[in-house]
Amino acid sequence: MTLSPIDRAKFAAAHRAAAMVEPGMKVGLGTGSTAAWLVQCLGERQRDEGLRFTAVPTSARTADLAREAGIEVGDLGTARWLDLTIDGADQIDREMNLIKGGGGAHLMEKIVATASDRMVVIADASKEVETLGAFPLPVEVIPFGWQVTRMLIEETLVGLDVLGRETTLRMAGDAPYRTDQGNHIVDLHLKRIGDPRQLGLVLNQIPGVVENGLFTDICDATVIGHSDGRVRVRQHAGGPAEEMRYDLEDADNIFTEIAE
Ligand SMILES: O=C(CO)[C@H](O)[C@H](O)COP(=O)(O)O
Repeated sequence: MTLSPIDRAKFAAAHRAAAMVEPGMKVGLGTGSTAAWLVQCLGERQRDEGLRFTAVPTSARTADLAREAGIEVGDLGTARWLDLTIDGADQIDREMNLIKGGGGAHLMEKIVATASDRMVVIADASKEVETLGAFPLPVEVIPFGWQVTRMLIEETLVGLDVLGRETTLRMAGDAPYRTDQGNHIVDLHLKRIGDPRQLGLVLNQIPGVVENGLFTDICDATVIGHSDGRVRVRQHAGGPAEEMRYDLEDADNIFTEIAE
């Protein structure tokens, strides 16, 4: 069985980041297709090397995947503080500001990442952008009066340095999408986000808004995978970037083992 090019890139990033987990660590597990690879790679390390760590998932989906991979699932309330969180992202700018929440889990993801010594983002190279904005920015809102909250969001955008004000309520079939916390998501279709820090703060002041998908000053390192097996690790603090290359035959073999 061979991986699609995009899955090769995601796999390579996830595999490199899984190697950052050390025995005894408390680790936040992100949500999404790249994070799903991470869970598989950690399950494999647990089976092959007997790696033991405390896993704190950022969604019910990731908790289910972790259990399926044989990883015991803990919770943040008990763990209190984590050594490391590894998660995907929808967009990453040069300063490692992120848009997250394409999978609707950004509230739990932000809580878990903020409660960690380090957040490492894993992604394929298409997620790296000059400036954030082309990807719809998710804003989690409580269901009560969500129409009013959405109106307030749109009015707030008028006074800000952003381009575009269209918003949509995220749907799951015919019904509004529900997050793990039972909330809805309003996606903001902004072509340009001026100052992500300012926008994030302002959005969270609006009554009814629970959390937005802008992650500023949270990500400490990125692990970017390419479909030819190349992986680049960059630290927010600077210093030389680490480059490596996966043998794609190896990646296919590991994938086949995981898939079986
Ligand atoms: O923020 C997220 C979920 O809320 C995901 O990390 C983000 O959507 C990236 O997902 P994928 O790895 O599937 O591209």
